[in-house]
Amino acid sequence: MTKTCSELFQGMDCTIIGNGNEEVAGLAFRSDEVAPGDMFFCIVGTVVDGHSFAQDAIDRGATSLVAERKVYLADATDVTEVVVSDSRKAMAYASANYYDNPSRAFSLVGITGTNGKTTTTYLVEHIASVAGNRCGVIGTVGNKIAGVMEHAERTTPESPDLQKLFARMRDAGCTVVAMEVSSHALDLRRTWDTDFAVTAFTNLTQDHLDYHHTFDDYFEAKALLFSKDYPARRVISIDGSWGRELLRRCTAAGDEVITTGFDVSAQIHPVEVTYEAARTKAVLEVRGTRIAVEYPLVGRFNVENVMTAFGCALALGIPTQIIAEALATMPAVPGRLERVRPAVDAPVSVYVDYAHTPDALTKAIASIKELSGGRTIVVFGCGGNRDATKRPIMGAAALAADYAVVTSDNPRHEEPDAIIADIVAGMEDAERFTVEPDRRSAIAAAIALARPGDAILVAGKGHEDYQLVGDEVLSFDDRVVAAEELERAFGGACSD
Ligand SMILES: CC(=O)N[C@H]1[C@@H](OP(=O)(O)OP(=O)(O)OC[C@H]2O[C@@H](n3ccc(=O)[nH]c3=O)[C@H](O)[C@@H]2O)O[C@H](CO)[C@@H](O)[C@@H]1O[C@H](C)C(=O)N[C@@H](C)C(=O)N[C@H](CCC(=O)O)C(=O)O
Ligand SMILES: Nc1ncnc2c1ncn2[C@@H]1O[C@H](COP(=O)(O)OP(=O)(O)OP(=O)(O)O)[C@@H](O)[C@H]1O
Ligand SMILES: N[C@H](CCC[C@H](N)C(=O)O)C(=O)O
Ligand SMILES: [Mg+2]
Repeated sequence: MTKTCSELFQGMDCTIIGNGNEEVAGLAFRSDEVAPGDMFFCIVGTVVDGHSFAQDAIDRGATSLVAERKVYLADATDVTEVVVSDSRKAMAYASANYYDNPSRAFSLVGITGTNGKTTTTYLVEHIASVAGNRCGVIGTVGNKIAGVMEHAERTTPESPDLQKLFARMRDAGCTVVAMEVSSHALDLRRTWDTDFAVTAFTNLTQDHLDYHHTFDDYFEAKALLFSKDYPARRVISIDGSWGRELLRRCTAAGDEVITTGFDVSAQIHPVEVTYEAARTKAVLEVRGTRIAVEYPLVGRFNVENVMTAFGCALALGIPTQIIAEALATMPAVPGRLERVRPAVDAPVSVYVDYAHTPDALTKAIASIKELSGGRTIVVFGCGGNRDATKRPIMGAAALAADYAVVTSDNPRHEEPDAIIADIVAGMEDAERFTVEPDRRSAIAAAIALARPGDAILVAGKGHEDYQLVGDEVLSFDDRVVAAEELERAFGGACSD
């Protein structure tokens, strides 16, 4: 059912210039995507001012404009102008309204934090499905509607795309949706006017300081998901000081909070953990009651993710016993400590992981060390046109492995050698690393260096099946390349 321009802004403080009674055919914020009858949102960006594309949008058939200042002589034309104080909030408000507030039709779980969001959304999806729900997932690896995966451009889509996706999930009968909420999304109001049933916080460590500039700003962006703008039940990991600050704020606001963490004061905490090669066994204390769980994910950080997901599931009203049963059949999360399966018997194991922050790299290396009896070799790089200050810190972190091969991640518009130089600036022990800018050659070099029993961690790109070089999107999947290089190296050793 289409709505008129005035209907979309009902209840919002704004000035409508023009008749406002025309039906809105669609919502657009990129002028080159405007179709006849659309409403175009003029957004002041970090690169350009979207108000300068108003004429272009009208030439393409936009019949209404939403802007922070009057940009078009509406009384001389049949174009309606809506003047608002914040175009991004207005875009989210109108988008939610356009699709009849779809986030109210299901229980939405929003997960934020530097690391662990994707993994936790997958855990929540699986637990909620086992509990009988039809689920949706929105995040980095893609968007899933009732088990069917679609490509995603962003971790958290812009509000018109997000509300449209919610509407499709509602129409598909989803009862639980787990979504990643990035700090960019919170800062840019992509989730404004979305109704969350549960909001969860994993952790806060260094990333995205190119965008947020300081840790405090980065935290305040994440903290928005726990503010009065997003009333919900809260799940907070209190292992870090940022989580404890969030807990203090939510408690002061009278929110219902479930705390998680290794910290024994957390409502959900482990009493005992056994890490095995392909699974983890743990006894968790859940609000005073002990419960044994076992799941096919590895690594200490996944204990944290499992506890966060456990908290979200409890907040959704799923019984403890069903949560424990569901964990036992948890499928692997693509590109997260994923073991490469070559078509030959290889005496070295290779794991692909999406660690692209200092904390994740430290933890991924520690997890591989726990799994492997031999040495650990890490292959990694850093993305171009993203937080450059994390590069030397990741370089230093990589030396927790026995050996490192520094290579390219997604160079984007930077020189690969310059990115590598930033990384290497943090690496003091020149004996324990080498540089190979070509990622395939770097993976091959690590395999050539490995001795039987060693483990190789290829970090940074996880599920990505491409490499971004300049404006090019090259086909590149660490899992495929590592399998090919293992087969090339050990092809003669094939036993079947
Ligand atoms: C840093 C960031 O998130 N930037 C987002 C922001 O861009 P911006 O403010 O720079 O916009 P701009 O390019 O100045 O343009 C201003 C306005 O003019 C419009 N425009 C621009 C040019 C034109 O020809 N016509 C036109 O209409 C644009 O659509 C925009 O509405 O607003 C744009 C849409 O309005 C987004 O597309 C853009 O995302 C960029 C592409 C991006 O790369 N974002 C990444 C960093 C991101 O969001 N990542 C997080 C994951 C982070 C995590 O891992 O935690 C994510 O959620 O995916
Ligand atoms: N709880 C955690 N704490 C620290 N590191 C983690 C945690 N969970 C996962 N990791 C590490 O971070 C990587 C990314 O995990 P995941 O994709 O779940 O996080 P994310 O928050 O969705 O990341 P992104 O911001 O890129 O979307 C993993 O491959 C692993 O190395
Ligand atoms: N969501 C993260 C992804 C980083 C992945 C890494 N491979 C890179 O390209 O830097 C970001 O936007 O910073
Ligand atoms: Mg993610």
